[in-house]
Amino acid sequence: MNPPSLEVEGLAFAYPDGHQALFGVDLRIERGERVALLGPNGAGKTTLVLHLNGVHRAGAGTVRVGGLEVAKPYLQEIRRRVGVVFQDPDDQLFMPTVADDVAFGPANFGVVEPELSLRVKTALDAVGVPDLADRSPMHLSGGQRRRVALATVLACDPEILVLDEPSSNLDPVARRELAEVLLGLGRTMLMVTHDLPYALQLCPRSVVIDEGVVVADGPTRELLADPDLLARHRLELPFGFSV
Ligand SMILES: Nc1ncnc2c1ncn2[C@@H]1O[C@H](COP(=O)(O)OP(=O)(O)OP(=O)(O)O)[C@@H](O)[C@H]1O
Repeated sequence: MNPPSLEVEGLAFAYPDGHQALFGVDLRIERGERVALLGPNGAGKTTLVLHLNGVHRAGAGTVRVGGLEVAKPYLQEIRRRVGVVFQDPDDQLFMPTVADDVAFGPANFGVVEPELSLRVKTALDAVGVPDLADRSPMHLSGGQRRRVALATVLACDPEILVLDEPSSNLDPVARRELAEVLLGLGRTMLMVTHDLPYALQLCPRSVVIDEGVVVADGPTRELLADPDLLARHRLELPFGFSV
C-alpha cells in the first residue's frame, strides 16, 4: 500500500525567542485527499506549513511526505514533493518569461529537454494559460499570476500541493475559475485559508488548528455547520452564507 501523502506525528515547535507555536500536532493526509487548514490569525498554520518543506526543523515529532521523513539528508527531494504555492505570487515569479519560471523548478531538480518543455506545456495547460508562455510574469493580472505560480509548482510533479490563501485578492470570476482549475487537477492538497466558502467548495475535509493544537478534524460541511466550534476559534462564515 502507498504511504500517506502527509504524515505529521506529535509535531511541536518553539521559535528561537521561546514562543511555542505548535504543541504536538498530528495530521495524516491520504493520497488524493483535499484538506483545508483553518484557524484564526496566529493559530500556527504557517508554522506548520513551513515544517512540511523543511524550512523549520521540528522541536519534537516527525513529518513524512510520501513516506520520506522531512530531514536534512532528504531536503531536496522533500522540496520537490511539497509544492507550496505562496499567497504572494511575487515570491515565486522572478524569471523573464512565464515559461522560464515554470521550467525553473524542474530544471533545478535535474529534468532536461525534451522532458523539460513538455513539463512546462503540461503545467500551463493544466492551469488554463498555455498562451502566456512567452509573456513576462511582471505584466500579468493577479489571477493570471496566481495560475502561473501554481504551474511553477505543478511542473515539479509534487506529492502534495500546499496552497496558502489561494483565493486572496482575486475577483469573483478569477476566484471561481481558480477553484475549477484546482478541482480539475486531481491532486492531493492542503489549503490554508480564511475563506470558509472556498474551503467548503474545494475540500471535503477540514482541520482546524488554534493555539498550536488541532481542535477539530472532519468533514468540512459538518465543521462549518457547528456555530459553537466556529465561535470558539474565531472562524466566521460570510453574512448570509448558510452551509
Ligand atoms: N519568527 C517568529 N518568531 C516568534 N514567533 C513567531 C514567529 N513567527 C510566528 N510566530 C508566532 O507563532 C504563532 C503562530 O504563527 P503563524 O504565523 O504560524 O500563525 P497563522 O495561523 O499562520 O496565522 P495567520 O492566519 O495570521 O497567517 C503566533 O503566535 C506568531 O506570533
